[in-house]
Amino acid sequence: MSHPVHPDLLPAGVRAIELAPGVPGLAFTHPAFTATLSLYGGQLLGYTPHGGQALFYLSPTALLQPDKAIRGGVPLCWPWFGKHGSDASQPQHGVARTALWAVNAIARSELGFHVKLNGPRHGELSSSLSLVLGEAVDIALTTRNHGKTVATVSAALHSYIAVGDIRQASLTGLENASSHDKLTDTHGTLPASPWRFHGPTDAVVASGAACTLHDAAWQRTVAISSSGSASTVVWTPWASGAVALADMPDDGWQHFLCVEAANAGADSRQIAPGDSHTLGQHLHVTGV
Ligand SMILES: O=P(O)(O)OC[C@H]1O[C@H](O)[C@H](O)[C@@H](O)[C@@H]1O
Repeated sequence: MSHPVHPDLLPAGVRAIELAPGVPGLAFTHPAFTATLSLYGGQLLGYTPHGGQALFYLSPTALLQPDKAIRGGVPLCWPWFGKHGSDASQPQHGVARTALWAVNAIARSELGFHVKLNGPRHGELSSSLSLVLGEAVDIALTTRNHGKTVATVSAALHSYIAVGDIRQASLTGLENASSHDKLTDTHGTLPASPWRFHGPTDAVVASGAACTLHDAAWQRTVAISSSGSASTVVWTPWASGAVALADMPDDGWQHFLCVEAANAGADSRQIAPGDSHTLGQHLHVTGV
């Protein structure tokens, strides 16, 4: 297939690439970082600060093929998060992960690269994505309601944040928040201390507070903040969950924690006719 973006339209430092047959992407090269974006899924797959470790985990056995979601980077869950509310035949996490997104604009400024993509429509809803790749990564997913009735949308920016070893990592910023444990379907309160991980975790935390992932193995921290969000999903499949995932090596769970800016559960959003809602995540890697 020919690449959907003509090379003449790309600013310096951006290349049109084919990640796999039928999976077009863009590669970014900047003095401060390199990055890769898949147009399939509108999914940022990689961002690596110069001289540092990758910000995102991408499974070495991820499937890059039509109808499969790519395991890693920042999958976009839209216009529903998790299972569809009423139709079990609909795909988990919506339709955006398996749609081909179109490039609307790409520019370069002193901040870095600015990319705008248009995603799928679902009923009367449209999706678009704005990415800023610079010293930090900014991702913003906008839903617009073109219909005549109020629409309910849930969504997540499902970031797989890479860590040297999840057993030596901790997350701060969500202390004392209310949380729904999806594994046991129970509601509770997170501890007052830094969150350390000892087993499979799948929590919808009722907080959009900024948090920090401390990674002792790689001696770095990742600062994570969100906008348009009052819920954060924290997920690790751990060893027991990873073996059940066909598109991840059995030890893949050690190398990431998903910290997802979300509109999930009670934080689903009602979007009035003609209105839009933007869900954003900002990620910044620093030393310890
Ligand atoms: O395997 P996927 O469809 O990509 O979902 C991976 C995970 O995504 C989220 O974090 C959900 O809260 C989990 O319940 C789910 O297992």
